[in-house]
Amino acid sequence: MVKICCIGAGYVGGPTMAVIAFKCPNIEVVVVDISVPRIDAWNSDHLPIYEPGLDDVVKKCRGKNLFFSTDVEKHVCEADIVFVSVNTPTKTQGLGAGKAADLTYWESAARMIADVSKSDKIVVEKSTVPVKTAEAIEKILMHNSKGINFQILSNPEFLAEGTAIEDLFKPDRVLIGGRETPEGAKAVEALKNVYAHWVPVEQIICTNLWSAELSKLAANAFLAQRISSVNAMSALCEATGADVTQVSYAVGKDTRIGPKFLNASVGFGGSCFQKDILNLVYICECNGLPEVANYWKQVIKINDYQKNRFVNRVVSSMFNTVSGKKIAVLGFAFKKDTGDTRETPAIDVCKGLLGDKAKIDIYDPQVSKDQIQRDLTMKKFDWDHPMHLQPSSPTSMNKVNVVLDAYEAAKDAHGICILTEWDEFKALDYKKIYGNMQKPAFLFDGRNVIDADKMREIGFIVYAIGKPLDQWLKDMPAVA
Ligand SMILES: NC(=O)C1=CN([C@@H]2O[C@H](COP(=O)(O)OP(=O)(O)OC[C@H]3O[C@@H](n4cnc5c(N)ncnc54)[C@H](O)[C@@H]3O)[C@@H](O)[C@H]2O)C=CC1
Ligand SMILES: O=C(O)[C@H]1O[C@H](OP(=O)(O)OP(=O)(O)OC[C@H]2O[C@@H](n3ccc(=O)[nH]c3=O)[C@H](O)[C@@H]2O)[C@H](O)[C@@H](O)[C@@H]1O
Repeated sequence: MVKICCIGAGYVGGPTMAVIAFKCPNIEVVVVDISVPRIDAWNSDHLPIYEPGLDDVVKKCRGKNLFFSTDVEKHVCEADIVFVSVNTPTKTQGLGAGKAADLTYWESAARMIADVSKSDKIVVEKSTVPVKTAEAIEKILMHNSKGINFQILSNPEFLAEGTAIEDLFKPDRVLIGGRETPEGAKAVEALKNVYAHWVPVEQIICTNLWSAELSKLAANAFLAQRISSVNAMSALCEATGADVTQVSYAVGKDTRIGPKFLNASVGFGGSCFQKDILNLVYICECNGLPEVANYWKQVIKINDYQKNRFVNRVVSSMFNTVSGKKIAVLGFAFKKDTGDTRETPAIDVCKGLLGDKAKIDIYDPQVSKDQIQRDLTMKKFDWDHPMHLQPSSPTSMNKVNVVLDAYEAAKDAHGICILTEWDEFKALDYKKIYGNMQKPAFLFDGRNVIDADKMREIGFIVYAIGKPLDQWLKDMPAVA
């Protein structure tokens, strides 16, 4: 029986390995992590991450050919294929701070693999890493190998949170990069055979190592660039009376452009887009390509602009101050169907509103109060000025309430900000909500989930991203 071990039981390691175990009953899969609470949760009825369909897949294989363990060394030692799916955040200190990927976790995993291995292994980069990381990993493994043969493969993951299981079951493609040597080709074939259990072989792309590593950064940069492009257009739509939904639709109908990933929003979030683009920017700078670096930097700058623009719109619409006013924040996760809040635009929007002394009541169906408090008190790293940390003042947390439903959040509020596109926000009784709010009652839709005209009929003053402005908003222009 082939044995797979995955180091890192996070958003990628957990679901990816669960699907491999589910689709390959002849393979034993062990997911290991240094975090005891995380592994305990994977072994419990309350998995550490919320992902539609995940519970089902885990329940079907856990204890059969899928295991979660903290005994990292034992399972690495026994494995034929070791996936490394540890976190690769942006460095916050030292060389490249604010841009470069922090490979500390990766390096320590590689050193541990070299230390404990007693047989040949294929080591798979699952984490998103800078191009050429495999070369560094190879050096670590080879210098400590005691005669053991390691083959490094790059097999980046393209799943999106909230649809992870769907994406893993039916990936657009699987990408495997390896050394162009007979041993490298053999390792690529071995990994290809794993995926071939359920992915059509023509969708398994095999490349050299550097192309695979760079393709992952490029894919995320292209995706984020589409969002920044449509968000940039949303500002122009508001200035001109065009409707961004109509523009996206018309543009996306061109088959060369396509309709996906053109939804204007309050800004993109998530643990990867910003980090991976910053990483790309750093790599470009290190390779003497400042023009290319600046090009990609703009994607993040527009994202920051969009979040600021939203806050400014809220404040300016409400007579240029939200001081002492209650604002209901509906949605805190970075997108629907996940409880993940990493880099969620809600953090910046809430901090912006608190900066103007608002009182905010937050409701999200999947994010806990503790998590929201951690996020809002965490110092924010300013990637553009790496020496600056922007703390949230301790007093402003007194002005934050985390509540259990949208109605409670909106009661007596002056305004509502929709920051995550949860389906339930489309189905709320807005008449009832309006009845319980201060007047004039404002509705700021950062995700374009509500029917603005219907809301106006109820009596709300409505702002929706990239939509024609009503007279009120035209009279109170926001300064971005
Ligand atoms: N979150 C996502 O949707 C996607 C993430 N990625 C990439 O996958 C990688 C992992 O991301 P996530 O799963 O979101 O991170 P995560 O933070 O959820 O999980 C990483 C796990 O690795 C563990 N870990 C760190 N060092 C370890 C070590 N030496 N030994 C054992 N365990 C160790 C941590 O305790 C943590 O549980 C990142 O490089 C990310 O860029 C790629 C595609 C999608
Ligand atoms: O490397 C990663 O981590 C992953 O990053 C993204 O996945 P994810 O961040 O989970 O979620 P997305 O669906 O891409 O959404 C990211 C952000 O963009 C926003 N978004 C997305 C699409 C859109 O049209 N408009 C928009 O504002 C979302 O609301 C969210 O805040 C990519 O979609 C995955 O392919 C990739 O594997």
